[in-house]
Amino acid sequence: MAAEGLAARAAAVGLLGAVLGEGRLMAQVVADPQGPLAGLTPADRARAQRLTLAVLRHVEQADRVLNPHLRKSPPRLVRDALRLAVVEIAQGAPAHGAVNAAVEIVRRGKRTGAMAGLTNAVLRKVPEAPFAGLPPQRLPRWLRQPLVHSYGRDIVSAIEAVQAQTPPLDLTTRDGAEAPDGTRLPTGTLRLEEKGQVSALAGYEAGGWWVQDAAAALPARLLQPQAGERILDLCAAPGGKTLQLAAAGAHVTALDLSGPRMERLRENLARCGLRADVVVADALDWQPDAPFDAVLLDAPCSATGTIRRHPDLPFVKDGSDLPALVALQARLLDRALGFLKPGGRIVFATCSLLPEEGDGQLTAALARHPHLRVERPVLEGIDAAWWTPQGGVRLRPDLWADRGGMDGFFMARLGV
Ligand SMILES: C[S@@+](CC[C@H](N)C(=O)[O-])C[C@H]1O[C@@H](n2cnc3c(N)ncnc32)[C@H](O)[C@@H]1O
Repeated sequence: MAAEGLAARAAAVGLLGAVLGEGRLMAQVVADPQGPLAGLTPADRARAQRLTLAVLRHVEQADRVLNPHLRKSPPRLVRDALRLAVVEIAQGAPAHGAVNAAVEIVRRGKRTGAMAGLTNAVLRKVPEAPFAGLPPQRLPRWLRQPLVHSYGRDIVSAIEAVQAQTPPLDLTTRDGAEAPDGTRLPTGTLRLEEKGQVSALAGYEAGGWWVQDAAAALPARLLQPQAGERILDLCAAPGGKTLQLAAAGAHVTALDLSGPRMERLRENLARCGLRADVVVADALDWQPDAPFDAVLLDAPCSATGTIRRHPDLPFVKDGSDLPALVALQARLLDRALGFLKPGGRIVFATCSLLPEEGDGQLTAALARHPHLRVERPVLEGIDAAWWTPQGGVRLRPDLWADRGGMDGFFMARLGV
């Protein structure tokens, strides 16, 4: 077996240990200079991450295949090496390569060397299509229950089915920009099935497009930014929505609490040849010099709408931070209203599937501020069924499932 393949697979097992064993978010582990990806080539880093994401989308099925062949639960590294091999086999990889790699990883592991034989024996029993007939991986209980309550069992199952798939790559493009070949979705997003390295795609250097999920592109469209308007992007980093507002010709102030994430926003602006006033500050303390025509508040949230891109989340989060997030969202919204000119507008958005971070926030805001009007502009490509009775837009991963789905999002536009 090629040493390269082994390095990426061993790193994937390391990433799985950090996420599933230590409860760390994958983005943190990937960025850790001492982490499992240290010293790998860029290609191996990418491969290790792809493999890890694939396993995280199928942990439940892999365990259902493996458990009948295990008399007692093996050490974590052995379990994760077995899971990786099963998922690779399910995805059509040659079984001998996947099995040999798992055996080698276990042989080299601290205190697991003696289990190499067991690893080989178990994996030899795995059928060619190991997941045939198994349902998609379920969301954890703390999340599944409220979603079933909000959307019903069938929709939650459909969400889980989309989350089991590798999502497509979505790009927001500027008019007339050089861009790779893809399918144009009704909302304007360019969708690519074959990805490869983003920086190698046509037009990357020219900066006429940026990576942004189809759903994530809609809050800025709902705001309908106009050239010359003063617009505040209140939780801006890493800047996908700032780029949209700036590309529309608005004078954008992009604010975020996180210095490192704002560095990425600056890099994104530079690559795309766009500009914005960049402010690193806490929105709850900051005071602008003058009011704005419009505010985009893409608030910090549970991110439960992004599980198809971040399948580590259900293994790391338990919903305990939800009350604090809901309270912060309301405080940010109230603060943002005070930054608007009379007659101004705000879009409140969260990449969450949970009602308390969506329609619930809208209901509460309307109760706190009876003068607010919910605005419902006509937007091309937005399905009438996506509007909630209150006038928000509810997006779920199972929408456009036959085209690869979309992230879950809630957004509402309010006028003062
Ligand atoms: C959902 S993300 C924003 C994504 C961004 N709008 C985009 O499209 O790329 C939420 C952001 O809120 C920021 N944030 C959290 N609390 C904040 C606060 N009190 N003031 C300012 N920004 C805050 C986080 O640093 C994070 O970058």
